[in-house]
Amino acid sequence: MISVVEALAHVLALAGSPRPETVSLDHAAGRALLQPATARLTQPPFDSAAMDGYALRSEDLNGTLTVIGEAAAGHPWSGKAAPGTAIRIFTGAPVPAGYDRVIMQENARREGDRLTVTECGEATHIRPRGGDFATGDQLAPGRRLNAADIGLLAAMNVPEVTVARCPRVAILAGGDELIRPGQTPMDGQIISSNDLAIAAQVAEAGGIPQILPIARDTLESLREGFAAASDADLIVTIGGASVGDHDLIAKVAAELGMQRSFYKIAMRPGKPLMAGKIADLPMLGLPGNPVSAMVCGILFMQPLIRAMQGLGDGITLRRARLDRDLGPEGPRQHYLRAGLRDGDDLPLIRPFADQDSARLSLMSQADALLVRPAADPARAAGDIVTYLPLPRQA
Ligand SMILES: Nc1nc2c(c(=O)[nH]1)N[C@H]1C(S)=C(S)[C@@H](COP(=O)(O)OP(=O)(O)OC[C@H]3O[C@@H](n4cnc5c(N)ncnc54)[C@H](O)[C@@H]3O)O[C@H]1N2
Ligand code: MOO
Repeated sequence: MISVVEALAHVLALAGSPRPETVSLDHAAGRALLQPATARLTQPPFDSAAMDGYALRSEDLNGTLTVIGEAAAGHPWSGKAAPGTAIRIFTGAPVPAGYDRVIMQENARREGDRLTVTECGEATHIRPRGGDFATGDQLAPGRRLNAADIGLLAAMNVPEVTVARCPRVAILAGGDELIRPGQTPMDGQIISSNDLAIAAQVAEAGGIPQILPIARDTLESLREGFAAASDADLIVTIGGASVGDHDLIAKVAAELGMQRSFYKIAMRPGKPLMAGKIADLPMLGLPGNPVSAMVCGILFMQPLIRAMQGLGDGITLRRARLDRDLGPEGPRQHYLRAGLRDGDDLPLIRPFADQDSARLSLMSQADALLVRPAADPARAAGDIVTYLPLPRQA
């Protein structure tokens, strides 16, 4: 069995080059920027007032000044600065040439055209031209555009961007026991939850999920499932990955000419993971146990979907202190579902007592996956460990 690190390298190698597409900014949130976006102007385009008040010359601060004009956003004052004068100015207006500070109106007294400064601090209340960005500045690719990025691009006068096309991910759950949510289970049946959970992970990573009809435990049904995925960019199967008589995924994939990258990894949960390519179509075979499928989704499928968009793997390990003692670890790298709470220097992490890979309720409660290397010795409360944060809505 190969290690998690080796397996991830194999999985990422399945990603082809991201495919570009141009979208307008109002459709670009969450998309992966593929080409640098270049500012087409300088911001602010002029020295700009940061407060409502009066523009004046610092050397005139102590005298009585004459207000000789007005500047507002969109309405510059284009006269000439003269000693002893001030300009009524509003936030966002260009500061007229020759004036080097803006006094807030709360800090000045005005009577008719006469103005006296009552209080003056260090700040000039002027935003210098180009203080935010300059023509030619670039937003680098390799990131998913967030709300601030969209605002920045708009301010840069970039109306559209080149992003990666969203990978289409076909999801094939299989098992004779599975029915859809909302149906009434007969004897021995359960609801298919994995395909929906994995579809949610696909969307989270920027892909477009396509849930295929549930395959039955027959070669014919699985072949039909694979055929239905022919126009996808990635096929993810769930279940049927292990060694039981009804675990047919490897068999069908081989029959279809799968070039296997690996099958089985030294990881818990998720040992029976398989990956490879069928012709040009990358394939991931996730194990059927619901938590195993989700953990493999986080560690392998989401990084692959990100790589298909030119993004990094998105896996950021963090440090925490153990909130309880732990016995020695077994021969596989272990991802334990755990809760997090605030600690003095680092967060405190408490792995749940029950790590059954079928318990979705615990996966849903978990804040983090505590990562324990294979053969990690016993650990005591207070030891520093690493973890992978899980996405939470709250
Ligand atoms: N003799 C061995 N048995 C098992 C081994 C092993 O090494 N030797 N590995 C175990 C491990 S680890 C895992 S993980 C499971 C994975 O097996 P499969 O990928 O073949 O999964 P299935 O047998 O199809 O299903 C396992 C379990 O999950 C439920 N399931 C499957 N699909 C769904 C779905 N879409 N929604 C909800 N639940 C699903 C299924 O009913 C089973 O209960 O194998 C162990 N066995
Ligand atoms: O690895 Mo299985 O995925 O332990 O439940």
